[in-house]
Amino acid sequence: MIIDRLYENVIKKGPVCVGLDTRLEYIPEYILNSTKSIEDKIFEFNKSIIDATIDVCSCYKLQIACYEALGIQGLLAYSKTLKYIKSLKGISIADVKRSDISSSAKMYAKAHFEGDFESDFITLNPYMGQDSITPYLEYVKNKNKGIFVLMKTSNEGSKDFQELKVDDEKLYVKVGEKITSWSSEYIGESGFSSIGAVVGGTHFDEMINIKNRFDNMFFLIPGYGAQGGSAKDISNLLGKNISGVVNSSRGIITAHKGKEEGVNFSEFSRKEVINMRGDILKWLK
Ligand SMILES: O=c1ccn([C@@H]2O[C@H](COP(=O)(O)O)[C@@H](O)[C@H]2O)c(=O)[nH]1
Repeated sequence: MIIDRLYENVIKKGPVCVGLDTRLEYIPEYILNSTKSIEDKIFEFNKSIIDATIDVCSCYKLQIACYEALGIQGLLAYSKTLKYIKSLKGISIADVKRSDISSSAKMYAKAHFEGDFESDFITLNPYMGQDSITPYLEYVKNKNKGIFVLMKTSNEGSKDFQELKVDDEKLYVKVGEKITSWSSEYIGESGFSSIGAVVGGTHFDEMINIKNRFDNMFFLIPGYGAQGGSAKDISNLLGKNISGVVNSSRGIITAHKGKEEGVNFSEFSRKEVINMRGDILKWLK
């Protein structure tokens, strides 16, 4: 199962998930000022970061908004990057946060689990309920794919709805219970399911609460670095079983900014990943 491959990477290479939230302003001058197309500039930037980090991270998360914002060329670079990660036997998470009625969800599933935009995992918004999730489960069951469902997001406004009380429980706990019920059929040898949850690394109390309630759940944890999430706090959610991957995007892919803008720029990303991994692992001992 895909979750077993991901967990194997976590154990062998560490829990860092490199966020490829690529924007033109992050790309070094020597690439940006070349005569290449936008597609090739973005891909060259991503490829350099992937080559420099593949042996020290567990997976890559691509924020689709960054590529959509650049139009067709951005999406071509998105596709090329996903295919490149696959060619290296790396693991990709497409952060697409989809949610729709089941007939449209079926098309989203096909779009992101097959063809030009095929990825290993995608993120889903559970707000529309069970039938909006079901179409993706066929791919989890038959095509070795995985999903991360938004449970408690990293942003300040996540409290507006996710912390509302329902039957004396916060809504995100109810979502967690649903995720647990969906995930039970897809548990791999690692003991984790290919259906996991997105939990922001920015809310200390909620991370403790979630770990206490859902110890066997596997988490995609954004919020480290640029959003202020600390390794110490996040270690409570990972726990002794290291049940998750920790994403950092801007913190890793802009590590070269203000420093060396030359061909070795991605070495700064590599250093950042290694430092981040050490920072996290020291709290798990
Ligand atoms: O709760 C969430 C869910 C997703 N994200 C995404 O993760 C990255 C974070 O980027 P940084 O630069 O490390 O802040 C980005 O793609 C978000 O859309 C999140 O931050 N929080």
